[in-house]
Amino acid sequence: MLNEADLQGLFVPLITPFDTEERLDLESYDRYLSSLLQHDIQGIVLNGTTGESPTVAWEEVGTLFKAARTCLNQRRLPIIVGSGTNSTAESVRRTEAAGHWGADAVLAVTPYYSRPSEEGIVEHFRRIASVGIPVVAYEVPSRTGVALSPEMMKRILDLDGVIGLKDASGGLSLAAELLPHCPKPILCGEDALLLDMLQLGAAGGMLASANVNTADFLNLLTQVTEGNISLAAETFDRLLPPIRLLFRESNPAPLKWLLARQGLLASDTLRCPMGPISAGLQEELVAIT
Ligand SMILES: O=C(O)C1=N[C@H](C(=O)O)C[C@H](O)C1
Repeated sequence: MLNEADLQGLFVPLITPFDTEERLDLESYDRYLSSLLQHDIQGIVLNGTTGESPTVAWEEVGTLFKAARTCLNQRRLPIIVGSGTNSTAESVRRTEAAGHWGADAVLAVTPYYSRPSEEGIVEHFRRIASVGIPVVAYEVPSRTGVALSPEMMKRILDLDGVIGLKDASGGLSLAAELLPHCPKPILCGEDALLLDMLQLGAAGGMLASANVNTADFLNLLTQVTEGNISLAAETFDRLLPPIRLLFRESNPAPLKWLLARQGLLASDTLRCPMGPISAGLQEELVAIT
């Protein structure tokens, strides 16, 4: 299982390939994952936002987990499974199941929709963490509609079993507040802020856009670790235009389109209500790839 020290570097959230009838496409999954695994990444994330967690059934996540294990073969690469929902009991049940499958950690999103109190949110994370599988807390207010204060986030990070945070809070203030005092790793989950967050002391990133240009993301992390910030800035300048396009329309629609264009997926199909990207964005993506 993953510990705090392991939660650093580049973790790549996987997309979930579908055929044109919106059924899981495991052949594409294997081809796409095999290609990603040519890179020396530190882990993969199943059933994150990029994996279309709102429309993927939990049984299907089990199928994807098995397929990923088969594709990894003997390679020991951490697998983090998104097990967080807005129901505490369901999140606990999923975390237990992910533990049985052999997940190295789970990703638990701030509970959305119900608008729980601060105490309720901390209790939600406490119960998930008490399962005994390491928990990475995932703060993404643009999707959950709930923005946690640094004080709240500290309370969650103080819980036993919570090993770190994926910060997709949309700005730098949460990381800037937490990082100077936080003994647990914080990973950037806001792709366009990666370089800034690394310079503040983030331990790495969990980034949908690292599904493409993966080698450049890994170089960037090495350059920052080695203190070569001017080179890192040059690398990031090259990464930023594709990052911006990949988030111009809702992630993971542009990413899936690009992976299909690269021949890694048979189709760019998303599950309804998500749908294809615009013709205009397709043209822009072609122009920079
Ligand atoms: O799948 C994820 O996990 C990620 N989700 C974020 C989002 O789409 O909101 C972006 C991040 O790069 C990874």
